[in-house]
Amino acid sequence: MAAASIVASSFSSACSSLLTISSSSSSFATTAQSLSPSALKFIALRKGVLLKHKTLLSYSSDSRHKGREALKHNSCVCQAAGSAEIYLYGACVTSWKSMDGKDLLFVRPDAVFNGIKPISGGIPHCFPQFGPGEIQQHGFARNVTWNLLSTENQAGSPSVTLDIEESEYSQSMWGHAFKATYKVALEAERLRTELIIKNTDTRPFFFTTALHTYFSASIGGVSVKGLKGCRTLNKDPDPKNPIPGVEERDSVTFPAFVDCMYLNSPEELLLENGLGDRISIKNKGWTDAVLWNPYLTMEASYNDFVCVENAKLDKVHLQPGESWEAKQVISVV
Ligand SMILES: O=P(O)(O)OC[C@H]1O[C@@H](O)[C@H](O)[C@@H](O)[C@@H]1O
Repeated sequence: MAAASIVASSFSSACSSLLTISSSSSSFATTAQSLSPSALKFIALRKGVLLKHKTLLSYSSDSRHKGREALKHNSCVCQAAGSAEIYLYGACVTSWKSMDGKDLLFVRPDAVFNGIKPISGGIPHCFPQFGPGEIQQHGFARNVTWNLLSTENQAGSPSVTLDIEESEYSQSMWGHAFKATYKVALEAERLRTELIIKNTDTRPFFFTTALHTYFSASIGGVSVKGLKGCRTLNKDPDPKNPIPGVEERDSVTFPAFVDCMYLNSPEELLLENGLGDRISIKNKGWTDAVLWNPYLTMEASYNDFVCVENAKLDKVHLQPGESWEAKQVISVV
């Protein structure tokens, strides 16, 4: 789409860019904003038409989330029926608000939005490696800038599609040619994501991956249902040597530190976030799950979030030209 390519080229050199998608019964808007130390560029699309493109000459960097508030302050998006924010940096969805304006995702207070480290919150990617291993913890996809490929408005559901390919940086730690394509769609009370990994190399490769979703929560009231009977690998106390087990509880709660992988988890988990919301987390292709709450190791924020992560913990092997694909739909039920 023409407008999307204008967005992409306008922001290719930016250090941190934000897309906001929102839907309402009568209108649709996608905005892309970009922050650099001296200029904030801003584009708004409504029903696919380019509305605004302007450069503001200053921004305030003294907010807690360094740059995030300044970006939001300059967006003009209808939030009547939910909204979502996606940063090109890490293709990280940092906010998903339901109809009543409540943010169901959580960004940690120590998160920074300056491209120096992954955004700690929302839905960061772990690719091409989940957790510790041969390359950096959780891989590199969460700390590279993705390209904006296209925007759409199908039946009132705004969406953006981002992609990354190998780069000098990625090949310095993982020597493979690949393409990752990530679509984020906002529907009424639902956020849908689709991730496709394609082997564009001449040799096979393998990877592990996850969507490391941070949900807003009041941890004392949190429970996750659907995991009973799953084989577990408990990363507590040593993430490099997880202890095997089986989940016996109908409902997993978080009275202390939790860092546990669940193998062959079901296609739907139910999260009660302790704030009065019941959230369904459905997936296709994400065969595993991870629960994480750092408890007192993150004293300032552990009470306010829980990570319920759809993951692919068994190595996915792809021959040249082959693709792997997985979907996640989170909704308030
Ligand atoms: O601090 P990071 O790299 O974002 O990782 C946070 C946590 O992510 C979870 O997915 C892992 O299971 C934990 O072991 C890890 O501590």
